[in-house]
Order: sequence, then C-alpha cells, then structure tokens
Amino acid sequence: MIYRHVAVIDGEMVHFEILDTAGQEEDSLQIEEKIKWGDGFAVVYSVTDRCSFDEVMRLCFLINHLHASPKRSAAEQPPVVIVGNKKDLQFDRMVSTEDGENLSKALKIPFYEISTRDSYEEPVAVFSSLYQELLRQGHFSPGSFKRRTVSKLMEKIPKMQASSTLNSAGRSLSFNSFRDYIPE
Ligand SMILES: Nc1nc2c(ncn2[C@@H]2O[C@H](COP(=O)(O)OP(=O)(O)OP(=O)(O)O)[C@@H](O)[C@H]2O)c(=O)[nH]1
Repeated sequence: MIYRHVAVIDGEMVHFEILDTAGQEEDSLQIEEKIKWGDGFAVVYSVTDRCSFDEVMRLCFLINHLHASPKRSAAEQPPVVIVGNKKDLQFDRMVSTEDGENLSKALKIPFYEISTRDSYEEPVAVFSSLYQELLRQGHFSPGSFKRRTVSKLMEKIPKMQASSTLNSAGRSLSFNSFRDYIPE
C-alpha cells in the first residue's frame, strides 16, 4: 500500500510517498524491488513482537546492499531509521528500549521508540528525520521533487482507491491514490 502524505517541514511543503510493506508475508523478490524504489527507510518492529525485532538487522543490511554502488560513499547511503512501535503496550513488551538502543549503536542507525496509537508527533518526527537526512545528502532541495515516472513496481501495487483523513491535534493527514500524483 502506498500512502501519499503532505507535511510542512521547516516551512516547506513536502510530499511523501510512503510504501507500507507487508513485512514477513512478502517474498524476497518483492521486498527487494520495493527497497530499490525507496529513497529513505523506516524499519519498523513492534516492541511486543520479538520476531519483528529479529528481522530488523537483516532488513538494514539488505537496504545497504541493494543501494550500494561505487558512486555512492558510505555516508551517502539512503537514510534509514529503526523504529520500535507500540511502546504504549508496556505489559506486552518483549523488546526492551535497551535492545533497540544497542542495535542502533551497533548498526550506527538512528533509533526511535514510538506509539502510533498514542502520538501523532512521534511518527512525524521519524519521517521528518529521514527527510532532513536526504536534504543533508543533497538529494533534494527544499521545495523541489525528484523526477520519477511511475515504475513497473508501481504498476504491480494495487491502486489505493480509498481516501481518508486522520485528524490529530488540529492537523490532518491525507491518504489519496498514489497515481493521481507524479512528482516533478
Ligand atoms: N496499542 C497499539 N496498537 C498499535 C500501534 N500501532 C499499530 N497498532 C495496532 O496493531 C495492529 C497492526 O497494525 P498494522 O498497521 O496493520 O501493522 P503492520 O505492521 O502494517 O502489519 P503487517 O502489515 O501485517 O505486517 C492494528 O490492530 C493496529 O491498530 C500502537 O502504537 N499501539
């Protein structure tokens, strides 16, 4: 599923296309195609699910491997963040904050613990940090969009018909069809 989200970051309108992968249900070819498509990555596990945490390292290596190229230095690898979700479920926790922090240190990847149920700001901070890192690497300039046509991958992804709006703290997230928007 692809979500389109427009956010204002540092006074700039930023158009996100967020591809939500299905995690363990996907075969490796599918996930590799999707990883090649992305500019930045939030590798999300649930703090209540040890198996999802155990997948994080493999996915981070896969991202690095698929985006490695002679032209790209290590510092120019696509930005990745590790995100432990569902921190509100303290009694069901199977992955400690320390586990997340240790993995983050080992892989040198920023780490966030969030609750998408309890907080609007925490997920926003995750995507803002990915965007800031892309800006820092010089892939985008504020207010501009990378030129990209709809790839073959996109044709395989079911068109999202539904439109919905989530309101939180007076702000709104819009989820629209991806195909009505091709960034310039
Ligand atoms: N308590 C709590 N529940 C959450 C949170 N985030 C998601 N959920 C719930 O967890 C369930 C799974 O959420 P999804 O968004 O489908 O998770 P997913 O990782 O996309 O799932 P897969 O695509 O199956 O891998 C839903 O019932 C959500 O309501 C959270 O931060 N706290």
